[in-house]
Order: sequence, then C-alpha cells, then structure tokens
Amino acid sequence: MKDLTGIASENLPSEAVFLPAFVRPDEEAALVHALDALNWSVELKRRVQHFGYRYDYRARTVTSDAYIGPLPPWLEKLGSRLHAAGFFETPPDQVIANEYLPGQGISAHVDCPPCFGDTIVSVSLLSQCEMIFRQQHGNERCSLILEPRSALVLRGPARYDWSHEIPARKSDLIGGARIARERRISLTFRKVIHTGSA
Ligand SMILES: O=C(O)CCC(=O)C(=O)O
Ligand SMILES: [Fe+2]
Repeated sequence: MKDLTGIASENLPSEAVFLPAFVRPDEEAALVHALDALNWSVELKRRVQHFGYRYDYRARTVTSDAYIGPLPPWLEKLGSRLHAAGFFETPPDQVIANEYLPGQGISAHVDCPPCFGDTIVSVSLLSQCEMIFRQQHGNERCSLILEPRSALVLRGPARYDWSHEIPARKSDLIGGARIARERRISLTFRKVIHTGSA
C-alpha cells in the first residue's frame, strides 16, 4: 500500500486533504478507457456518468430506488484504497464521473448534506484546473490546483462550511504562467445516506 499521507495545506479549508499522486499514470489511462467505453450522459452542460446510485440534480436527492448496482471493480478498487487509508468509515458506494472540456466548470456548491456522508473525495484525471473554495458564512476564499492523478478529500468544515467550484475557463494561472486546460475527468466518491424514504 503506498503512502497516502496527504497535504493539509494552511491554504486549504480546515480538514481538507490533498493527495498529489493518488493514482498511477497506468491506472489513469485504464480508468479513462473504461469510462469512455460506457455511455456519457448529456443531461448537464458537462457530460457525466453515475455509478452505484443515481443522483437527481433537480430534486437534490438520492433515493433507494436510485440504486444502479455495485460499483464496477475498477472504481471499487479506488474506493477500497480510500477506505483502507481511513478517509471513509465504510467503502464509498456512489461515484459521479464529470467530464470537463476546456471552458467548462462546475458552479459553487456544497455537496448535498442529507444525501451523502461526511467525506467527499474527488480524483482528478488528465488535466489540471483550479478549484476555488468560499466560506459559506464569512468572506474567506482560497484555491487549489487539482493536478492530474491527485485526490482531494473534503470532510468536516471543508465539506460543510465551504463551497467549492471550478471556474468555467480555458486556462488557469499557475505559478505565474497561464496553462491551457485540456479534457479533464473527475471521479467523485461518496457514501449515500439512506433516509428510509422511497
Ligand atoms: O470535478 C471536481 O473535481 C469536482 C466535482 C464536484 O464538486 C462534484 O461532483 O460535486
Ligand atoms: Fe462537489
């Protein structure tokens, strides 16, 4: 098991952990290949795929009838890695793959608190981009470059008290240089909370 010690940077919301090399390049290629062999949904501006449970963007819910099935082995493997590293109490059972082409992003949000457990992990593939965090009840703001093959763990205050977003841009300013974005895919791991309602 490789070392999963992350970076809890002072510049990040409290309890966020950044794992710079969570997946290997060969794993990254295999993940992209597996995703591209399946159907990307065009229900949003960016293409998505849901695994485990379908998330209803309009109703902002996950009901038990939204169950799709167990995670495919190639996602289950990464979920187990996060569980073994102590980031999840029980293995995650829901994953959303998001595809961002240059110019696409995700608006500021807090992942649905009643739908998903305390930990949210986003794994970045293929291209870097900037993620911005904003304090919900305050004026603080910070940002992080999500590098390809990294994982970002959001839990505690980082998950509930700060929103996160990816600006819809074609490039990011990184260390003073403007770096063009390429196709990026993220895999967001979550544990569904069962409310008992249908
Ligand atoms: O693309 C990302 O890294 C973030 C995705 C995200 O915030 C989400 O799916 O809720
Ligand atoms: Fe999110």
